[in-house]
Amino acid sequence: MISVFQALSIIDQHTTILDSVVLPLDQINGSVLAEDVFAPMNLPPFRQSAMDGYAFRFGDPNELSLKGESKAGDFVELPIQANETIRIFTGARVPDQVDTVVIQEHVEKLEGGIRILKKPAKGTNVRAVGEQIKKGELVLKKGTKINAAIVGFLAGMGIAEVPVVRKSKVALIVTGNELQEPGTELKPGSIYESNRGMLEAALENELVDLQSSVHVLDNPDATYESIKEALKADLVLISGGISVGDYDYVKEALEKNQVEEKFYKVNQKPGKPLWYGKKGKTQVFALPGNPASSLTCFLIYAVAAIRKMNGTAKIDINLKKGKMKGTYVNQFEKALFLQVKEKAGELEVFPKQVSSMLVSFTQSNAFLFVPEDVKEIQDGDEVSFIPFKL
Ligand SMILES: Nc1nc2c(c(=O)[nH]1)N[C@H]1C(S)=C(S)[C@@H](COP(=O)(O)OP(=O)(O)OC[C@H]3O[C@@H](n4cnc5c(N)ncnc54)[C@H](O)[C@@H]3O)O[C@H]1N2
Ligand code: MOO
Repeated sequence: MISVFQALSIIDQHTTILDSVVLPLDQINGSVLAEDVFAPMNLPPFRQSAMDGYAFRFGDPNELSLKGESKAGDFVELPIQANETIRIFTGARVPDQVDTVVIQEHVEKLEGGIRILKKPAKGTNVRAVGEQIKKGELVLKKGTKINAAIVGFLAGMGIAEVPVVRKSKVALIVTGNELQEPGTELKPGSIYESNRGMLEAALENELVDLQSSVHVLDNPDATYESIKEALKADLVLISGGISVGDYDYVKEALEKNQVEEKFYKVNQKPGKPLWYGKKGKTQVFALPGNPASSLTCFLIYAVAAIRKMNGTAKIDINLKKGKMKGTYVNQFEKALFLQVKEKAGELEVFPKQVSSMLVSFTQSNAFLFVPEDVKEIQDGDEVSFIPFKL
């Protein structure tokens, strides 16, 4: 059986960044720029006043007569002469003949003019053309992850759309005869389906377009058909039916669909029967059906593949160092992903670390990663953890 690190390395080898698409600003947050961005204009595009006050020539005396005004949005061309000032407001164009703005708090109003009480240095409160960004300058590099500031910055340069790495298309399939939709009356022997809503919710935290989300019964033909349809996506997530039981049809349906197995089973708990394969450019993760196994494999492996495809992160287990609170014995000779609460680097392991249960997951914000060769962890030991956000 392969290790967690081997599994990640295989996924890495088979994952490439997606192609790009030009999208409007309201659809790019979180995506990665697919090309360098050069400023199409100077910012600011004209000399602007940074304050509400009076614009004047620095060399003039302190007593000035008022010529007119310039407010934001105006383009005034007043023939301002020596010893003249104009009323000006924040963001307004500063006419060419003047060079300095005194804030109104430092001025005494006179009949038809003003007296400057505290003269600022030459050029004060005048934003120069191109002071922020010069036209033609490289302002954002290819590969930059877009955030709210970048959206605002692009908008400020008049850019309405940019090429970004496209979101990954994901198809989700959950399998199982025993599964019933929440809200229906539970039949004897059935359980409520939890993985579909859970994985859909977890996918909302990623840059994906969920193409389809279906529940199929444990039936070879239905499983085959649903996978065939799902393979149109970049990434297929299947929950359940991947173990060795007589009614686990996922593996054979994947083979029949000519999805090439890259690995099956990882020496880990939870999530040992994780299956990973590829058909063309489409990746398939068959996640073990136990809810905690499904979610763990999704967070560790599928998210890594999605983020690499989207160009937002490299495939890396991202282990952080923390301090164990309490003790833990690893009786499995497997790598463990234990659901923990991480607070200021201290990790508390929840009880009920069972793959069929989600109760501890609901309170967790990290996995304590226990390597397969670590048998025991003592209180205060340095340990590795992987934070996650759900
Ligand atoms: N003989 C062996 N049996 C099992 C092995 C093994 O190595 N040898 N591995 C066990 C491990 S570990 C896991 S994990 C599970 C994985 O099984 P499957 O992926 O085939 O999943 P299912 O059998 O379909 O379901 C397992 C479990 O989870 C419940 N389940 C499934 N889907 C959902 C869902 N959408 N919502 C809620 N609960 C779900 C299902 O009812 C089962 O209880 O196999 C072990 N067996
Ligand atoms: O690996 Mo399974 O996910 O332990 O029950």
